[in-house]
Amino acid sequence: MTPIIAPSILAADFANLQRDIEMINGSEADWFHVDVMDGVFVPNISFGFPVVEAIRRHAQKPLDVHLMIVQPERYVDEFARKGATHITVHYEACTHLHRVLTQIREAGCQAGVALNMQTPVNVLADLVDAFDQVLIMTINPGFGGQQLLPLSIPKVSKLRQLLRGAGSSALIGVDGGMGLANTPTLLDAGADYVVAGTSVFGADDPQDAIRQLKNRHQPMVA
Ligand SMILES: O=C(CO)[C@H](O)[C@H](O)COP(=O)(O)O
Repeated sequence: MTPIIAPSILAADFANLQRDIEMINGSEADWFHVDVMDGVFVPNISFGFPVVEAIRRHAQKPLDVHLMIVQPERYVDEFARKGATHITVHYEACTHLHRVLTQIREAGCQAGVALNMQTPVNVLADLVDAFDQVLIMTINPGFGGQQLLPLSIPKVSKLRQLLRGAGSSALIGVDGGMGLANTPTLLDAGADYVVAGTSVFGADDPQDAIRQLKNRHQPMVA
């Protein structure tokens, strides 16, 4: 299967943001991935509504907003109004996850849930009808440019089994340290979409990096 590629805007050059957005518009990327960090849930602060709104004005593809913030229910509706098409919240940040996922859908967006490294996939077993995508963090979130943690790979396979067993068509994403070398492994494990920051924006030719990620996968022979 050809993966969905979602370049992470966190790694863009913010002095030339419009140029980088146009680069993604003209590439084989499928979504824009936007990381919102509050300095509490993760040890970093990225950006908020004005930047998301500015990206939306120029982006010609779906806007996948990843909220690495506490109490995301306070901000979901406003991110939807700013133009998010997909909103992902962290399992670890939600006291009432089902309620927040319902809120995201009621705001007209695809509902996503992200799992940090320490969170087993089976916490989602009773909620499979409530989300459209699951983002497996393949690093400890907060910063781009980290190395993928190999312990995250079997989590993707386990989640694929769980979703298949439940008859769910929710997408599985992977985020952190993703590049040409490890993308086939994660796709074989069951990932549908790949969030990539450094390997795209740090490349000499970002559009070519996206094209290679998109077309890298050789399906395993059964
Ligand atoms: O969620 C994130 C950080 O918490 C970023 O999306 C992720 O790190 C992507 O950047 P890179 O590809 O450079 O690892």
